[in-house]
Amino acid sequence: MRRKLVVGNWKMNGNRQTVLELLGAIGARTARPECDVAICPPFVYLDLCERVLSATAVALGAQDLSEHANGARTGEVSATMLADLGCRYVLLGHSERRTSHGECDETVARKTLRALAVGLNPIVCVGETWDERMSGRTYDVLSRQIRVVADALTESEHFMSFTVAYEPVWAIGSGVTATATVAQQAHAFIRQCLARYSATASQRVRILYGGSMKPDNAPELLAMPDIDGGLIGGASLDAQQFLSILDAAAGLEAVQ
Ligand SMILES: O=C[C@H](O)COP(=O)(O)O
Repeated sequence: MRRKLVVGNWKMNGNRQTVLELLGAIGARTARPECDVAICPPFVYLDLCERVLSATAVALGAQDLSEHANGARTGEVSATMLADLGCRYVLLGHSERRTSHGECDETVARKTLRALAVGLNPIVCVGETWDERMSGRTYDVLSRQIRVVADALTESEHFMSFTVAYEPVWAIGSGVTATATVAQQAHAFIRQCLARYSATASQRVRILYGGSMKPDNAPELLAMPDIDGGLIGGASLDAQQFLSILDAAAGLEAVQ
């Protein structure tokens, strides 16, 4: 049985005041043994978040890391620095980085190895664009994105030690969510791809859904057998919405 994981990706939003307000609301409700929770604030607020969250069950994650270990890389943040700050998770290969920063599958694979080397849990984001879906290439894209990362780990001591987030690009921030059936099909396919490496390990890997997950669609999505949690963007900036999604993941009634 895989434990559900709900991750809030704050993207490039917030300021010190809103960060503290959100943390206060989320951190106050953390006795949730039924599901794992993490938030990924902008880099500059990681330390502030760590100070507040260290006394709670909410884990800290970053939104990216450098593929390099250290050195003359102006503006970059290393895996070691994130671990030093108390991060447990890191998002890698988010479609916004693939699109706006030209990150390819090989870059994502190198970053995944960097994360694992310092004990971070990488959340590798995959997903097809609308054009790719419409031209029948969804499974080709997912299979390639998974294969490049999984291949890189084959010889590693960290074989299959990652989390996957399936985020159809057309559903991100659009208000259009994949139906639970469409999402489940993609998740089951991703698990099949992982099973080519190890059937046993593929059953352990958590696969999160991301893309306009909200309190009203979360229960149906999270009830699907291969959907092991959510990667939440917009709704994670609203404490009530985020907590309602946590309640859905924990199988509880939403608390208003
Ligand atoms: O990382 C989160 C995803 O990009 C989903 O964002 P969204 O919930 O705003 O659609």
